[in-house]
Amino acid sequence: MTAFATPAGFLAALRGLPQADAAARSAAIARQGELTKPPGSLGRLEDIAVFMAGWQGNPLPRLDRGSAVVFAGNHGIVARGVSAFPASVTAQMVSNFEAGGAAINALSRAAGLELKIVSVDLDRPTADFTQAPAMSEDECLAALNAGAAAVADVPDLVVLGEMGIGNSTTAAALCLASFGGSASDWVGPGTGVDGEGIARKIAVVEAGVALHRDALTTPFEILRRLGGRELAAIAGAVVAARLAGLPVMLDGFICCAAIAPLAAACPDILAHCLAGHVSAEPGHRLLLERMGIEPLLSLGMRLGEGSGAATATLLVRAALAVHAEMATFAEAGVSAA
Ligand SMILES: Cc1cc2ncn([C@H]3O[C@H](COP(=O)(O)O)[C@@H](O)[C@H]3O)c2cc1C
Ligand SMILES: O=C(O)c1cccnc1
Repeated sequence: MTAFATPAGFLAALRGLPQADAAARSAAIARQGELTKPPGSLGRLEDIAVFMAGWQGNPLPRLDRGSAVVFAGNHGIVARGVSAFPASVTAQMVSNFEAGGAAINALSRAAGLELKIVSVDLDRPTADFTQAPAMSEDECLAALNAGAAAVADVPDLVVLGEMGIGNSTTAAALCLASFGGSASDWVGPGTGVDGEGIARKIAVVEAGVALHRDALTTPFEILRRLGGRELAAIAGAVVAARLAGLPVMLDGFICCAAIAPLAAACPDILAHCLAGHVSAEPGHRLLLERMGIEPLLSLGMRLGEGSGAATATLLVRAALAVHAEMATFAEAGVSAA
């Protein structure tokens, strides 16, 4: 499937985003008001049920088939010593995902999600963005379309994750290019680099953004020049999910950074997205603030893979359970206020 044939086609999709079903939302809000509880007493669980109703176009939304989709890609900047782990770990972790042994395997089982792993040209790392654009136009389009294809047959909810050694540096570059500030606002330990590693990461992010500065004029160019294949795939998945009216659960710093270029240019792209958690990677809280979205969980997680998003899916199950299963005041013969 080719959802996005050209960079202009991808950008045009951002200008014609569909909205949630207003009637289904209103019906869900009305039902929440009739359930046997003080109005608003289930807090954000109520909001999640209404959100799901709007995007599913169903006043009684379901989570029968949701998928966690983990995109993997490799990064040229790893040669600059920006990660505590070697690039070979990306492919090794993909094997671990396929064998069922990673955190995301256990968490997607626990959350009742199917798990899809999508390797995006793992054997072709992106170019070092301090020297050249990370991807050509065709490579970036191919990654966007790999993301779109991966969510094409997901019916109820898509949970996004990533695996790519070095991508916390890539993510920081995307954030700096999208929301400004200084590189040190967005760089953190990732897999656990020390102070010298942090300094190297800051230098790489600054050099990349400086090299491409004059060309970072559209979300496509930011993703292409500074991004990674798995991160462009996440961006493509988020836009394709929106065009299909499919709600999305975002993961940590890196997953959110993948859509920072889109969100900076078009904040409405976040309307069908929930932020599963705020990660311990320091840039994530700032990024969520800049994107104007409130995380569901704050558990000190800093793994990636979609692990925080899968964990937060358990809250969606809780929200949909009370929404569907509670009695109304009339049904239970309880006096309303
Ligand atoms: C064994 C292992 C499993 C992981 N699962 C996710 N990540 C996370 O760490 C990487 C980002 O950190 P950095 O930029 O420091 O390389 C990404 O692959 C991310 O998903 C992992 C990292 C490792 C080592
Ligand atoms: O928040 C994240 O996405 C994250 C943080 C550290 C390492 N990997 C992922």
